[in-house]
Amino acid sequence: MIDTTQEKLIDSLDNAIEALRYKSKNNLYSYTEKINSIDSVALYASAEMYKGTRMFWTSPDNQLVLIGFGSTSMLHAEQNRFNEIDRQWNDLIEKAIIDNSYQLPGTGPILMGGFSFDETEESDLWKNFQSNKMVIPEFLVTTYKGVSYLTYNVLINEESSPEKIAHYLQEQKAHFLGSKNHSSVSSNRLIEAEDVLGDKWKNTIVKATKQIELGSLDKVVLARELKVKFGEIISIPNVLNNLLEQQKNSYVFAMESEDDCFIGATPERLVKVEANELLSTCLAGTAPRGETMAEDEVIGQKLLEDEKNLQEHAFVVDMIKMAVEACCDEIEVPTSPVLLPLKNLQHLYTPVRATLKKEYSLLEVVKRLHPTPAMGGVPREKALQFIREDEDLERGWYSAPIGWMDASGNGEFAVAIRSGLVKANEASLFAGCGIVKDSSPEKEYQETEIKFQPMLAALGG
Ligand SMILES: C=C(O[C@H]1C=CC=C(C(=O)O)[C@@H]1O)C(=O)O
Ligand SMILES: [Mg+2]
Repeated sequence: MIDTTQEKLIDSLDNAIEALRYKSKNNLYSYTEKINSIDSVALYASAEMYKGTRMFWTSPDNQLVLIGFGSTSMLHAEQNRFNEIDRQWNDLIEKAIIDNSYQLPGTGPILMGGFSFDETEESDLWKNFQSNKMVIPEFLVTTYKGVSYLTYNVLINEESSPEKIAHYLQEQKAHFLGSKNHSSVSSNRLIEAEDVLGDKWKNTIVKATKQIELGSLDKVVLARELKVKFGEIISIPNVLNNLLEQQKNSYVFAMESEDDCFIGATPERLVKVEANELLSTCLAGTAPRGETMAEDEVIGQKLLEDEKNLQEHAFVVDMIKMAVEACCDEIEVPTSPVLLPLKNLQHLYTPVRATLKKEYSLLEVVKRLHPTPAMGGVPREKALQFIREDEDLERGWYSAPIGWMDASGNGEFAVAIRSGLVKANEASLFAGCGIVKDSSPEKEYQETEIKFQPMLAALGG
């Protein structure tokens, strides 16, 4: 029997296919409907048959949850990646037929995905996460301010059959919305943790501080890897549940590609655009949390006054301010940082607000901002060169932009730190530190130890 939602979908498809007579082949068709509220991680688990394409995203305020799966189109650029993806997306959207009566952020056709830290890096570890991968999910479940919506994205042409497409989409929907498959096995058993080249990393810090002293570099962010192995295949829904529970004030994300999953909980926004409002974040400078409230306050106060951390932070503020000034009006940047407390550590934090000029897109801003000195360094090219030559690490998508954008130019990218690449029962975790003149190798090492904690705890290690 054909129910009313299916009838509506068939009608909408009928109109879309009719409109194609005058358009080119294989156009994107997108249809959005309201659905009952869902448990986002349970839905992610239910979409098991789409393993390898699933994507998960929540903003720190939990106002927006995006779960995408299936891949209707994958945009990829060989070079000039941010502008090229923008161009391909605009082309696609210009011809697309969009039936979305809600017009809320994160509904309708969207692109989800990310970029690698360094476009020129070649990596075997990251073979499934190349320089750029932005996907239009076939199914997108958006929960915006507690209300859920389902968007179907399909390619259609003049010969498409509305009945067949509608039938297929609704069948899939019944599958993933109806399924009770919510995996909640007990936590994973950590059986091995290998600090990859830890001592060498400390020597690299000495080398960096020497270069800084000589004046050829001001700041460079250096990262290291911790390889962990578990007794069983790591359950991504379990890790998501743990991250959501344990890491408040963070973007929780997961991107699957083939057999691998890049997952994490990052506190760092790169840029958000909604209408013409732009928000960015300067986050750099770190201290642990205290055991008691009193101790926590003392540590926080010390961080706010610590010369070395303030310097680390100031490089980021100066650069982001300059990048934003080039494409925005009405820029607001407070003159001194405040504390951003997280479960395992606290950061120096300066929010940035501005009005984005009409001629600039979200990805154009991403291009200008990435990598900020919270991930790369100052001067940018010199720092990148140091990282390429001395870091001994395949960064892949770690410390790079990850996020989403919609057809109206809205969207958000975070910086993918506090993250790990999961492969079956193993994971590579990454953590880095801003190295400045007064950095001590031992202290920076301790800082990375704390930065590994969120992912270790979420994995069950
Ligand atoms: C590069 C990382 O953190 C950056 C973000 C905030 C604070 C940082 C710091 O204090 O060193 C780092 O610049 C990481 O967590 O892997
Ligand atoms: Mg630091």
